[in-house]
Amino acid sequence: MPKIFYTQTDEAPALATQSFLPIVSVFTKTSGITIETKDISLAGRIRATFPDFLEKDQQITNDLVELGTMAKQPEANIIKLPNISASIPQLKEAIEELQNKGYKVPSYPDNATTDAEKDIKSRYDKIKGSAVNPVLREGNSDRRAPKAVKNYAKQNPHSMGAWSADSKTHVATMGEGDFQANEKSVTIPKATSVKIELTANNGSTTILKEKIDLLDGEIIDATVMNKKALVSFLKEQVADSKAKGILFSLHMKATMMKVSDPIIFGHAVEAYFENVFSKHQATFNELGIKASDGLESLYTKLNNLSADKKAEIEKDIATTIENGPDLAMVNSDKGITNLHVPSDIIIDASMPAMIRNSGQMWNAQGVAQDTKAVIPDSSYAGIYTATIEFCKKHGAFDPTTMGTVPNVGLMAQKAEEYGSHDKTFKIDNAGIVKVIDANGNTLIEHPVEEGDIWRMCQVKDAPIQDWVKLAVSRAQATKVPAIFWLDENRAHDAELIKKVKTYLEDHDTNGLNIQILSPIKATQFTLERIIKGEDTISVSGNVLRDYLTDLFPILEVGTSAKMLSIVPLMNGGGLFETGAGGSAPKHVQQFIEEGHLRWDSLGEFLALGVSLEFFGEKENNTKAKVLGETLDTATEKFLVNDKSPSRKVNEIDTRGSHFYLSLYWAEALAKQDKDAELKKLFNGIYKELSENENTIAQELIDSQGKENNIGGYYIPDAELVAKAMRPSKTFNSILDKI
Ligand SMILES: NC(=O)C1=CN([C@@H]2O[C@H](COP(=O)(O)OP(=O)(O)OC[C@H]3O[C@@H](n4cnc5c(N)ncnc54)[C@H](OP(=O)(O)O)[C@@H]3O)[C@@H](O)[C@H]2O)C=CC1
Ligand SMILES: O=C(O)CCC(=O)C(=O)O
Ligand SMILES: [Mg+2]
Repeated sequence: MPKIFYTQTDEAPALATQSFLPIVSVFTKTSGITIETKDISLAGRIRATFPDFLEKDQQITNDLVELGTMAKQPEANIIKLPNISASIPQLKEAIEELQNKGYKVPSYPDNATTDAEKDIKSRYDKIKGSAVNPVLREGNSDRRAPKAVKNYAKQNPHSMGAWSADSKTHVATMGEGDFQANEKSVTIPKATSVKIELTANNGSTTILKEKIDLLDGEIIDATVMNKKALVSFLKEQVADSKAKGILFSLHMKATMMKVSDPIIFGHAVEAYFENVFSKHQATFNELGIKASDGLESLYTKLNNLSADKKAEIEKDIATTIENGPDLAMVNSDKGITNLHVPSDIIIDASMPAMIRNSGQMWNAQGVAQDTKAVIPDSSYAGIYTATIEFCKKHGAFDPTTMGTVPNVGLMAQKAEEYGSHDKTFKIDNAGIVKVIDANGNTLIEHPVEEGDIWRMCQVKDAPIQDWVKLAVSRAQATKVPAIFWLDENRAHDAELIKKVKTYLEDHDTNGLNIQILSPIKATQFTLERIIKGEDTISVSGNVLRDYLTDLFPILEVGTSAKMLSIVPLMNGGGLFETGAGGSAPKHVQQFIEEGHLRWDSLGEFLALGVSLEFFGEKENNTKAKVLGETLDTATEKFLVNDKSPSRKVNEIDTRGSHFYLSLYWAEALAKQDKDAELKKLFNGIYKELSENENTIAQELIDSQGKENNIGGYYIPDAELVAKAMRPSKTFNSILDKI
């Protein structure tokens, strides 16, 4: 029985699903389409990983593993909502919530010493960070703003902070001693395997990684972030922010780069709070405080001290903040700084938000201020430098006239940096790290010092071929210039460029404008066009895919939630991601406090539309095709009539937006003539929905304005959520009739 798999995830998207999925199930059930939910939430993944610690009735199947296998089947049809890529503090919170609810999952062992603890830690480490997307993404990425979304933004432009030429905002990046500077890369001619070995200066040899199998034509690269260079860079930036009177703000991706970036984050915390850490190091060691977990975790652990000692350290922290540069805030009202939680400062979302806001971030007083955006590694920092310089020169972008930048991203099979976690190491002893092939040849080597971060990345040949093909097909379909964002002066990119040039020859590129430009030049080229209203396809590697598919959507249409985000799977299936953004933790807070959910499901409507069309094609199911086409019509009307959730309580929220989508979907089904059965069925439904429009809209508004108890955060109570997300009796009873 062919199915559409729908993911159950976390936070705002998971709440929204409880309102939207019942509607989808009802609309599709008469058409031979089965929708099956798969739980890939953080709490679900923890439960699935520790069956041996749970009662029988608490155990669940490992849906992520199942979906990962499914993604390799030609019939795969998966709708993927954003999920939490957990930082250690988030992981610990989820564990604690499960434990409080009677699930006896083990605590996260910070310092695993026994074999049992090591086993638990290694199981948790597989759940941590971006543990979901790389498993499902068995294809490259095609993300773009559909025409209707772009037109809507042109007619209803989002706010855009003005830029001034004398803004002090800038990007600070290393350029020396960092991953970019130390990168080496080779293409493997014939399949082999490699091991990674550290020969320490004291003569000892440690195998960091026993065996990595490599395929014909695979590109590997390896590099190292020098700790001394990093620490002195961070200290300089702290001092320079103070001297210039601007905010100190760190931007990186501790969730996705889950091994390297938490370490870098920790160094930033220690650089800013240098005095505090040197004075209280012994106490911090006793308490098990790790700078890489951030300030919030540090404050929590201080509760284990005597009142006097706690007050003394808190005072030292406060004094350091007072004497140091102002810190960019994640939430000024709640006093949450940029250094509180590593997963709060995710670069793909945080940099565009800053650029949209005149290059300013919020200080502790809640006032916007110019900012030093600290992006330690210089590999990709230049795209933000170039964008900021562009804004200083030309002013803010104008959403009513600007062009669009779709992306074709190299992502399949854990491509590049995002697949590097199991090959990233914090170096314990100075020496040399070598990558050695099966014949004993050293392919890459780096001298390293204690505390350095060394990593190796891979990208396989087949995904590269598929990516080039996808880029050409998008260029052909749109006749828009396609730019490969690759830097011939970077070791990895230089290898990739050779392949891109070779594989471009496999395609008819006649009349197409396809170029290879360094990321900085590509940014400039694209931005020069964008202000003239011209479109440019960015064809990029995996990290730039991530950055660019938040940067341009946020500038162009205000959010990456409204993106069409398709992953044509390499074995023939389809993975349809809902938008290009994350799971919006702040939205849950608002929903709990005032009963208003501002999550925008537009990306989900778009994903479902393409998923239904795909299903229709694969299964030769006309009804599915009609459902997909009419959903697209409904989505357009939804945009034109501006039925997206408002940010304010007692105005339309996620649930109201789902009602309007249903109304328009039923209308489009009633008005189409391709399928008489659907027409007849939805004629009646449309009539009832439209006759009751005001009543339903009012019932949905009336449910707002009060606190909402959903019985948990990571594992909320299913019944309470269902009740909270479907509060209109009138709407529910009409749906029940289908
Ligand atoms: N594909 C995936 O699975 C992804 C998962 N993540 C995960 O999501 C979590 C949060 O990450 P973060 O970087 O804060 O990014 P988010 O994209 O979740 O949020 C950034 C901001 O964008 C706005 N936003 C995002 N999506 C929507 C939406 N559908 N409707 C309305 N507004 C939206 C919100 O702004 P405002 O608050 O102003 O309304 C939100 O606070 C992390 O755990 C991260 O790991 C992140 C990216 C992708
Ligand atoms: O998997 C993640 O952690 C984030 C994914 C993401 O941000 C993206 O793919 O755009
Ligand atoms: Mg992203």
